[in-house]
Amino acid sequence: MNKVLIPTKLSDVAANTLKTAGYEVIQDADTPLDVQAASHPDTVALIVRSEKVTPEIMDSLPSLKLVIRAGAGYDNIDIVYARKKNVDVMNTPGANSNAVAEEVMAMILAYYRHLVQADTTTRAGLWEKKKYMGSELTKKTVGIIGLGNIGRNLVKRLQGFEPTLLGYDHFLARQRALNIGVTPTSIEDIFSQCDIITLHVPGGPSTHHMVNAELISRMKDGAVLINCSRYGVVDEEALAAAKAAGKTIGYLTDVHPKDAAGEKPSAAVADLLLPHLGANTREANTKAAKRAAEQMVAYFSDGDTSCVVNGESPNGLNPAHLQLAFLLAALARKAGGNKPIRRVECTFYGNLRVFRKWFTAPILEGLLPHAEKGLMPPAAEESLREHGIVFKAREPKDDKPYEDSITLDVVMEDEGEYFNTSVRGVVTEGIPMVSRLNNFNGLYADLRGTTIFLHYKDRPGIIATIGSALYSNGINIDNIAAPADHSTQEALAVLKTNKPVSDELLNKIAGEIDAITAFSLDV
Ligand SMILES: NC(=O)c1ccc[n+]([C@@H]2O[C@H](COP(=O)([O-])OP(=O)(O)OC[C@H]3O[C@@H](n4cnc5c(N)ncnc54)[C@H](O)[C@@H]3O)[C@@H](O)[C@H]2O)c1
Ligand SMILES: O=C(O)CC[C@@H](O)C(=O)O
Repeated sequence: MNKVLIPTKLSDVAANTLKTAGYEVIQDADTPLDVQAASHPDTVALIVRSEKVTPEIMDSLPSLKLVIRAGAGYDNIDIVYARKKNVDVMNTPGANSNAVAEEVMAMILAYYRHLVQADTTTRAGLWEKKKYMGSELTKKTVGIIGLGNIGRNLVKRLQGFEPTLLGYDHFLARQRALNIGVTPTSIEDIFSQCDIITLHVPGGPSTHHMVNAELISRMKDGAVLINCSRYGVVDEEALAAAKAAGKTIGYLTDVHPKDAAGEKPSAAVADLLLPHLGANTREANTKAAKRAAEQMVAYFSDGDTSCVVNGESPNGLNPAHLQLAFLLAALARKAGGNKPIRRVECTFYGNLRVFRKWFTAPILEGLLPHAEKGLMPPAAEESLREHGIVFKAREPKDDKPYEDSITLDVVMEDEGEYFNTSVRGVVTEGIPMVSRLNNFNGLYADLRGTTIFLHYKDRPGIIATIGSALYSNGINIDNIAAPADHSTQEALAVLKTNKPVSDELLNKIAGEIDAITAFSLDV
């Protein structure tokens, strides 16, 4: 029987789920992990929160196969050493993102309205109404650094306050940020322009002192910096120096070098100091516990490695195929005019068939840019269902001699009528390529970046007209394909450009060539 240690305060839904699935579970939040490890050397898996999983802990557990961080950040686990020991490490992406987003809202409002101090002084019998003149969050400019699960959730929570939202995330495509209502902006401009700047990047060497003296010097007087990410992301000495030199900026923080009682290094510089409360809601704790247990069962029973953070990708699955699924879904959505999606049917050919459930999340993200990202397959399916979309993975037909490739059929609704958009793609030389859009075959287009699509009645001279319109607007064509469908005498021009094409220019070109449809894809 697989033995699992849960050396942390975590909803008992994790232990109960695992016990029902036949695991032996030891849950003890009071005994240090090294002591528990020494008592249970036959442990095969751990579920932790902020407890440190060091090389020594892993060495003391020779049967250890899996460590799950019930939460987002896994900088408390030595993932490089874990890989060397062939131990997989997972987190539970998105499980606590709403809790942190709500915490940020609470921190901003508490700080702007002096709630903590006002409560203390009013209880003490004082009446300091004049002193506690506040500020309003409404219509402020907010900069979000890190637009992952928390950053994107925060965007939704802030929206009612009519903000100007600026964002910086080195992995998020420009168009995807725009789609969620955030203007992609350099980190320098965010620090110069924002009233509120909030950090949602992981901790660790790549973000250590990301907020340095130079960025702090750019902050406007009266601006607020919020750190609910990790201690170390902000150079607090530089911040203290700037404040001492007379800069009036607020600093609200939830994070510390160690989660424990005792003196806090940020106490002098912080205007609001919390004991790592971000994920500390019943809802988030239960969700993270449930996810951790489900992920563990799926790992040991089905070999599901989709949430592993210290491996390359699910064993045997080329990440370019996941990107292909995302691109095909995004293309189908745009080709169908962003109409409400009612049904998606997919076929995964060749070796992709065994990985089919892993494509649900990228398909969800391509179809619905606002959906939560990085979901586990069952959660991604549930999300599609919640959005009213029927999702079906078809068995590939043996008579179709396709190699590893994906077909998506997306049914959308337009004024009570249903229509289908069908797309197909393959990975060639490591690059995801769309090979077919509806009845236009032989595209083999690399859609990463900006691509425009113009569907028209086939006749000579059209490509020249499109090329010359782009040229006169300073836009270069990086690649082009223009397959014709002789049965309908229609053609589809697919042009990859070196920069985005404005709607205005695209509509102008569409008018000039009398296009049947025209759209651009920016991913
Ligand atoms: N205070 C708390 O209780 C609490 C709770 C949950 C998470 N966190 C912290 O918040 C972090 C973010 O959580 P999440 O769930 O949003 O994670 P996530 O992985 O969904 O998002 C992180 C985002 O940061 C971006 N990013 C990474 N490095 C970057 C860099 N150098 N520059 C710009 N962008 C960068 C990534 O592209 C990603 O989009 C966690 O890693 C954790 O450290 C804190
Ligand atoms: O478990 C917690 O309470 C904190 C979790 C949080 O920092 C995370 O990274 O998920």
